[in-house]
Amino acid sequence: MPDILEIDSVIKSYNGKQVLTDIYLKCETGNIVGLLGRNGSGKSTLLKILFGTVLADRKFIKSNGKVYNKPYKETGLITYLPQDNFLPHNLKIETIVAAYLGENRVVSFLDDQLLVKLWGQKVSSLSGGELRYLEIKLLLESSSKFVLLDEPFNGVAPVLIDTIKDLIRQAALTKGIILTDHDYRNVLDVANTWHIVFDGAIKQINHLDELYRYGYIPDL
Ligand SMILES: Nc1ncnc2c1ncn2[C@@H]1O[C@H](COP(=O)(O)OP(=O)(O)OP(=O)(O)O)[C@@H](O)[C@H]1O
Repeated sequence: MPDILEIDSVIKSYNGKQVLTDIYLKCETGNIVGLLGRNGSGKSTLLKILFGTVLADRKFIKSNGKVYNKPYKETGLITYLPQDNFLPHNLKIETIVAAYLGENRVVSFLDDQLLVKLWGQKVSSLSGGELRYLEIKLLLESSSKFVLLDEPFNGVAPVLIDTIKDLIRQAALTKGIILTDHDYRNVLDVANTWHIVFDGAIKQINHLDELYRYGYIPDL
């Protein structure tokens, strides 16, 4: 039986202006849910509400039928990659891997061709793409059942995007993943279901031309 994460009846306003008006989104372990939408449509806000670090005017977050007000406080339930980098800059990669995943997982990171070259360096010396890769790998290897990824492909070279997509697919064998990124072709490629945030609501996307009709991509 898959584990289920659901967010329902979300209303969110900033300074009296409603950004999200009617949201329902479901993710099961084994699924990769792709979330698209124009700049400012509310994708990051939705992920932060789902993680529990941004308050909504109204929301219901449930996992396997149980309601959670602050999902991030529940060990092993959910983790979140924010748009901005989140790792402490003054620590070495080895220290960070041990802190996030435990000492016994450090060895498994030494199989990683990219990270093994950078081992021993501090986070501050990594390039933007290398740092993004490390962050994504840490979250996907965590024990959380659900992983939210906000712009995982931003600033990452195409060859590394392919590696990240493989990591996401591998993680989705046991986890549920929700990701958003403006690199929509890679989102469409890696996700099993596609959605767009439009006018404060979520619409399922079945065909590429719907992205044009919702004004997300220019004419094909
Ligand atoms: N802390 C805040 N205070 C006030 N308004 C905010 C705040 N955070 C977001 N907003 C507004 O809410 C709307 C949705 O923002 P959000 O960052 O969720 O959009 P997004 O779809 O992730 O955009 P992008 O694709 O550009 O990252 C925007 O109009 C934004 O200006």
